[in-house]
Amino acid sequence: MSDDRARMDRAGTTPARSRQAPADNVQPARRIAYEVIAAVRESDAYANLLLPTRIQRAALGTADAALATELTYGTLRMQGFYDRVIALAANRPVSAIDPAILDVLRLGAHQLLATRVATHAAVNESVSLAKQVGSRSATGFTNGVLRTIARSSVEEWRERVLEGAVNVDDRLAAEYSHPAWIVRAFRQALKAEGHEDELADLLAADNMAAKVNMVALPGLATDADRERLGLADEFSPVGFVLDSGDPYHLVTATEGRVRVQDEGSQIAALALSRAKPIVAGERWLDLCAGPGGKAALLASEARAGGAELVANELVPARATLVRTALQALPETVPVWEIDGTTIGQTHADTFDRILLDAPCTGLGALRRRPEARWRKQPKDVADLAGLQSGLLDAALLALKPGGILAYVTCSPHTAETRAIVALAVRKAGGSVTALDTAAVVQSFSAANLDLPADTGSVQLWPHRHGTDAMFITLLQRAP
Ligand SMILES: C[S@@+](CC[C@H](N)C(=O)[O-])C[C@H]1O[C@@H](n2cnc3c(N)ncnc32)[C@H](O)[C@@H]1O
Repeated sequence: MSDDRARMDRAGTTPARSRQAPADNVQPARRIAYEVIAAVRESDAYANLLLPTRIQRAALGTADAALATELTYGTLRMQGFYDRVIALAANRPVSAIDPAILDVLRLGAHQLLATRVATHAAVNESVSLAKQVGSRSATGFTNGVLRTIARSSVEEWRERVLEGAVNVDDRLAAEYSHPAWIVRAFRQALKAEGHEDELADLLAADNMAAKVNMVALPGLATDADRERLGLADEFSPVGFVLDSGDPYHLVTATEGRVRVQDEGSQIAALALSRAKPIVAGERWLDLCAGPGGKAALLASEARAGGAELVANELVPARATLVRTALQALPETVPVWEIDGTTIGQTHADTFDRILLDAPCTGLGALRRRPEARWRKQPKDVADLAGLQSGLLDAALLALKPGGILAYVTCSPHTAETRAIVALAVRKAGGSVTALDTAAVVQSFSAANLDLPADTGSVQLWPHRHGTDAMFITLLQRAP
């Protein structure tokens, strides 16, 4: 038995006696990455919200900030794969390892298997972290496990991990570090449009950093604003890809006329605003508007065409975010705070266009929310279905005869997309029809989206379009 293995066998399972702050001799980028990863596990923190504040508080320079981001996002995304590696290297299930030490090992495994960080730096700093957050015996255990991992290449570990896979989806789940239920859901969604063979590409795309997309609000952004942005987006006629620089600095400098927004979200909002020419005086509603990204784009489109938008958001704190997002508009856009499922009773036959960007699992935005894949559960899909149906039924009642509704989710799960729409159309009994959403979206897209015809809906994909996996269906109430 090697010394490493002997130390590992003696240690690693004892829970930490105290949880002190990690050692000061750990490089700040690694320390911050560890703290965020631990906060995600311990207190359900959101890495995309917590990390920027930690980076700012520590006043990290650009290079260290980029390293902290890569370490945090990379470790959280690949956690499923690393856990399988750690279990093999430690010769025990990860459930038998002290959770704080497991986080140290995940971060160490990421450095060893996916970055150019030198082995001695990855191991030594991980051991320093372990000394701070674990029991006394944890340092030897951490050292042993990481040295075992470092002895093989990532390809060798992948082979060993995949040997243990029990079926095709489990193999994909292991290799691309997704829960198996999400792999199955993605397979089903791709199959619905004849692209099941793209599953591995989709899973791989989820593990890549998303580009920074910006929208220049039509009718409000100036030529000077646009010149500050990078290249035009491939599909959205109002979108740009930011090559470098701080996007939030640009948002402030342009007083919100330029905003950070995924290209898929831009396409979803434009599908509604550009479904047919705007008639002055039209009334539009964004039923679930928080935090307000699509509301800002819709409001500027409405304004340009002489229509009026009302935004609605149930959660007061998110309604405040909607008001902030709408500050770029010269006129005040009303923001209501009502339960959207009641809109059919309170405002029947009222709106010419409604955006229902429904609360959903967000499985289409896994690139941006690194820990979300581990936090979401199959039960969340079932829990949300009732709300999604209730909101859609109510919104259809709030449409004027002839009015158009866009049902949108940032999830491709068919139980949140096609199934919800099909049920609502069936219940509406001929008074609601699906429009050719693909034709509408293609009509304003700057490039060919290569969408399957005749499905009545549009599913965008990270691996095909470089967008979040947004689902969009346009429905029209009979005149
Ligand atoms: C997917 S998000 C909308 C994103 C938004 N359209 C944007 O682009 O920024 C769904 C929103 O619906 C809100 N919501 C949930 N239940 C609701 C309800 N019953 N009525 C109105 N809004 C609701 C959530 O608080 C959440 O802010």
